[in-house]
Amino acid sequence: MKVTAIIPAYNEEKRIAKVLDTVTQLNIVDQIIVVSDGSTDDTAEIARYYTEDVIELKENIGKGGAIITGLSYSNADIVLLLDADLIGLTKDHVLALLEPVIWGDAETTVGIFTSGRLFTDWAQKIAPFLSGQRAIRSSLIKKIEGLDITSYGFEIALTKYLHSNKIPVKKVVLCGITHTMKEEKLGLYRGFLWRIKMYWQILKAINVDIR
Ligand SMILES: O=c1ccn([C@@H]2O[C@H](COP(=O)(O)OP(=O)(O)O)[C@@H](O)[C@H]2O)c(=O)[nH]1
Ligand SMILES: O=C(O)[C@@H](COP(=O)(O)O)O[C@H]1O[C@H](CO)[C@@H](O)[C@H](O)[C@H]1O
Repeated sequence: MKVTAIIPAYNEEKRIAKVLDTVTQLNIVDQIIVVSDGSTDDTAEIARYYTEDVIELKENIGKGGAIITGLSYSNADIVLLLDADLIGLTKDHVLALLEPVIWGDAETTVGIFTSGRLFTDWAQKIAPFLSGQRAIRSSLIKKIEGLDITSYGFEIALTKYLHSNKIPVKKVVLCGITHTMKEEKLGLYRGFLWRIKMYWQILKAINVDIR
């Protein structure tokens, strides 16, 4: 079974290498596609040290669009979705996400942070369906229409589709992992504004007609 990892990345030059260091160590992952979503920093240059499949979007189109663009370059059976700003990602985390789908125990998995940092653990306990760490059968994600325009609403729209089609999502606990929060990346003020934008996109996705 072929596995493609898709990593959407917007200005992640300081963080993406850590994620790629781990993913490139796994033989089970056949292809790594990094989609630099209109980054204005060296995200794409750094990603190119690790993989030849780096797509550079000229403009920032949002997370959902970046993932769906990456998907169009993959002919894998299984897609692994990872954020570019993870801290503490290990090979075991990636295997835990992938194995249930590879073995046919689940069509899709979602990774839930625990014992990482209080705030991110707590956020994922309250809203596990927002997590960006996932594995999913390619045939399943490719048939869902409308995900490309969801931006940060990608996970909600995907969750909505899976729920309405009665496709169970297997939760996988990822121990000792966290991510860099927006306020840490952008500073308190800009980070907060970016967070509001994210929540707005999430809210919009709740009402989007996904089929
Ligand atoms: O317009 C955007 C916003 C985010 N991302 C990427 O999507 C992932 C999750 O975004 P972010 O880290 O901002 O979300 P958080 O994990 O803080 O909620 C990261 O790899 C981002 O670089 C993207 O490709 N385009
Ligand atoms: O957990 C959350 O509330 C958000 C925000 O994380 P931060 O507040 O920046 O740590 O993070 C998730 O939600 C986004 C929207 O669904 C996803 O795109 C991210 O992958 C996920 O980490």
